[in-house]
Amino acid sequence: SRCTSSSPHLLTSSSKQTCPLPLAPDLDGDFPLLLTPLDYSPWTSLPICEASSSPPEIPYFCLYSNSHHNHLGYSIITTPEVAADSVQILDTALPRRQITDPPYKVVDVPGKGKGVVATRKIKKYQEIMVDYAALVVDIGFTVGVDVWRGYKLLNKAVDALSDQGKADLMGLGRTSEQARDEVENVLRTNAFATELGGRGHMAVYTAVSRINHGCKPNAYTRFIQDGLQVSVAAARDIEEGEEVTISYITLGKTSKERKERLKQWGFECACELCSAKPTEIEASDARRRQIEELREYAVVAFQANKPYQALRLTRQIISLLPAEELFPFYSEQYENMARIFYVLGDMKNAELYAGKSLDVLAEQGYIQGVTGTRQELLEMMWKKFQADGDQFKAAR
Ligand SMILES: C[S@@+](CC[C@H](N)C(=O)[O-])C[C@H]1O[C@@H](n2cnc3c(N)ncnc32)[C@H](O)[C@@H]1O
Repeated sequence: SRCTSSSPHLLTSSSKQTCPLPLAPDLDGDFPLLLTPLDYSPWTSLPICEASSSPPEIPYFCLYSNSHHNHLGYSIITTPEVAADSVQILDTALPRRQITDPPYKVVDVPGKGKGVVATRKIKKYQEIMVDYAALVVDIGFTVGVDVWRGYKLLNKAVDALSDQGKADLMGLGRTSEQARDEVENVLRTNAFATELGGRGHMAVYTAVSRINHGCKPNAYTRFIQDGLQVSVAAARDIEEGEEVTISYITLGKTSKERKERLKQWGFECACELCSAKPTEIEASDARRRQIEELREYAVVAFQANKPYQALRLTRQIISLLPAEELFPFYSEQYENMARIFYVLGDMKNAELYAGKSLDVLAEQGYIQGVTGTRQELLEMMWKKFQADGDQFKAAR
């Protein structure tokens, strides 16, 4: 278990400073032994369970709530073990991070409902927003539990938040045409997929949920603590008055693929790229197709022991990235360059590109908290290249 001793905070009552145990129901789905709030602390209401028909190893999904966490409250519908684990994850969130004087406001954006707009210039890689999941729901719950009983529990999950949390959550965009319940609509319109305790979950973050999708987004999300905390940072300089956007789907897709994928989110994309002139859309699609093809060819060339060809293709990929603003691809491609030079025995260039890859990751905030000097991180990379090479040779 990830549970270790920690200091008390809102989710850990002072009388229970040890590892939170899973509060599991009896065979009837009840909690007869939990009589007083202290018995079910750190949750602030008695857990409620609903029988589930699938998967077979999970007879019940239960609602656990704490109405104080992060002021807005936190409700999770999941298994007893995942709920207990999530308390431990939230424990490590202290001290709660907050951005004082946020550089944005929420306004109406034509064709997209509300959106987030910069109120002053935001520098590349600057953190814009930190947010916490207010409502988390196991994906299995949506298929295993009777639909109407499921809706009832979802509504109880929202009622168990703080008044502000409930107002913020139910005030979010609700644009799904498939939803038959208002909380389901909030989930369908706003939830991000995350993994908790090895199980797929949907998580709604009330502030991040106001950020619209961009096909060349100027910001990106970093999910922390198994997705219970999320931080948004600028992918490039953002000017005052500019809309802040993130990508809801994998970056680099063509207009047709974007349309398909965003259909699952239930909307027609009105981002700058999707609304551009047909000639611009076609030029962007052609570049994106070329990048995708080159990425595949480079892997094939490398695996076929043609490092010089792989090098040429990777250089071509890197030259195409700026036009499409595909910033997450840089660290990957620099690492590939390092790998190729490593295989060629050119350690000077291998070090140069491995360093570039690490620099980009560090600037983007992905290796915060990773311990080790730069030299140790480089050594780790050489070991990884060596192990990958050995594995590949063994497979051949
Ligand atoms: C997570 S919410 C974003 C905030 C939302 N606009 C609001 O008013 O709260 C997702 C919804 O916003 C709208 N949306 C987001 N990005 C969009 C885009 N690029 N084009 C059109 N609508 C968009 C869609 O209605 C989508 O279902």
